[in-house]
Amino acid sequence: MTARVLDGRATAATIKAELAERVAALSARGRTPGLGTVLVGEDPGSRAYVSGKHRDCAEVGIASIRVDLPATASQADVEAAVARLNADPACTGYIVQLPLPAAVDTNAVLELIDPGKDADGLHPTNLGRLVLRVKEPVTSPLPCTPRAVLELLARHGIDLAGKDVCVVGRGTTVGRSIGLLLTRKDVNATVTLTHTGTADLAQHVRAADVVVAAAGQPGIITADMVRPGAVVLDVGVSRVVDPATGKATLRGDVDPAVADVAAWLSPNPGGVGPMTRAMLLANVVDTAERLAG
Ligand SMILES: Nc1nc(=O)c2c([nH]1)NC[C@@H]1CN(c3ccc(C(=O)N[C@@H](CCC(=O)O)C(=O)O)cc3)C=[N+]21
Repeated sequence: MTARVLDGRATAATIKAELAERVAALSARGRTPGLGTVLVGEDPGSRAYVSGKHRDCAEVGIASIRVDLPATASQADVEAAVARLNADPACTGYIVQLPLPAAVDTNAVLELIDPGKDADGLHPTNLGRLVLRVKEPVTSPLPCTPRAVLELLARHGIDLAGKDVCVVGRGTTVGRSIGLLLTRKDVNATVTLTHTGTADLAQHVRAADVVVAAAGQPGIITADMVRPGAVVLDVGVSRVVDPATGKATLRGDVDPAVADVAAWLSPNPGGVGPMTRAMLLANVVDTAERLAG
């Protein structure tokens, strides 16, 4: 068997075209959305992601505001950047690129983001509303990568109702929150959350109809662990530097041989990554529309 491709690039392009129309309508009313980014330090992966987000904005007509701080930035410097974006009327939503340098208290920074401008859906208020299933008076932005996974499956006609989903990894941006989305009544999946303390990872993965690999461990999901016909989403991404050439390549959590076993596989790159960026734009446009009334 060779798995069908969950094509994140093509799907993200479709979504961006839809968003461009909504942005044009907002701009015609003088309400152009603006996405801000705060990037601290020189990590090449983070720089590449942030640059990609600004390219996406230009493509769909969203204004963008880029704040780059040196790796030596203090807690106060990062907090000041957040305060400026909170106060800037041109910025309707923004993100603080993670991870922050170890010297910066990440949770303290996330708490200071105006929950109404939290394009990542990572503010405690918004994560709390996700737990509480608050829909009124505001629907909180959903975390981008979990939303990306659901949207990628939905747009390929894959229904999750009654399915067993194994999530691998308990990180902030994916593993910890995706189960809240997957177990909503309108999705109705059953979720197992596995992590580095799981006794027998292979056993849980093998039992799953759908595997969401978000561990950040290159190749951790191998073909022998996957049930034939399963749907596999390769979410984790690592930069692996070849010691011989010094060249960096992106490696996903899923071993390429899984394509011989799975029914559907999201490639990495080209799968959930571009969808995450599209969902960030969607969060910004949703918020701008709500503000515009
Ligand atoms: N506050 C915050 N929000 C995030 O959403 C966030 C974050 N911090 N920190 C890091 C992770 C990682 N992440 C990716 C986004 C897009 C691609 C992406 O578009 N990747 C392309 C390849 C890009 C390339 O070639 O460099 C692809 O998969 O095809 C990947 C990874 C968002 N994250």
